Amino acid sequence: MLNLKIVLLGSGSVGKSAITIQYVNGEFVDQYDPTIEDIYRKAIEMGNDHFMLEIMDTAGTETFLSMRDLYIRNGQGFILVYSITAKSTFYELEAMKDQVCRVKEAPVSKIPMIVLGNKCDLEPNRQVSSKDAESLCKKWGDVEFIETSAKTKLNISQAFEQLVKQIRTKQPAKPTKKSKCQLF
Ligand SMILES: Nc1nc2c(ncn2[C@@H]2O[C@H](COP(=O)(O)OP(=O)(O)OP(=O)(O)O)[C@@H](O)[C@H]2O)c(=O)[nH]1
Repeated sequence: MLNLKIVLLGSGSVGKSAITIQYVNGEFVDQYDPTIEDIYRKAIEMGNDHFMLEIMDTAGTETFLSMRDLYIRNGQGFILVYSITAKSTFYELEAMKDQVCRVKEAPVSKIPMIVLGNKCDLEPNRQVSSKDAESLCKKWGDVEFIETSAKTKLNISQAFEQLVKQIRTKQPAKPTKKSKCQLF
């Protein structure tokens, strides 16, 4: 069984934990409890292949941002999350994408990555159109984009599966430098 390290990045409260918990445990967490860091594991089967996903749910809040380089260094695939109900979280994606490229020392085209527009069940509160997100992802270099809802489960497993496919097909993004602190 192959271990794959997946890192979720995104601003505070966009739903990184809710997405992960919905995927791993099949339940929606309603309350908001800011994450410091959490690792989840899920065994999956795709075709004839078996994978153990190690999913790092990172902190969106400023206090813990310095840890991000370390998570990125160890990660092989990246899920960048914003909330369709908060424009600022969409604008903050670019800096995260740049940070991943800087730490991985690779262009985005070589890095397994997917952008998720989460909370799409909250359509009346939408602040970011799918068109804007599609254009941004295209501009970055055809990064995959999908809208999700951790609440209704829409596209949650699809998002992880798409990323796993990318990790398998793209040049695997190996840990770049030896880090003293093996986080996951
Ligand atoms: N309606 C709706 N609410 C959501 C969805 N995803 C998350 N939430 C809610 O949004 C709040 C924040 O979700 P979290 O998963 O804790 O957000 P986070 O990105 O992990 O936040 P940090 O730990 O601060 O980085 C919680 O109250 C969730 O229940 C969704 O798809 N739809």
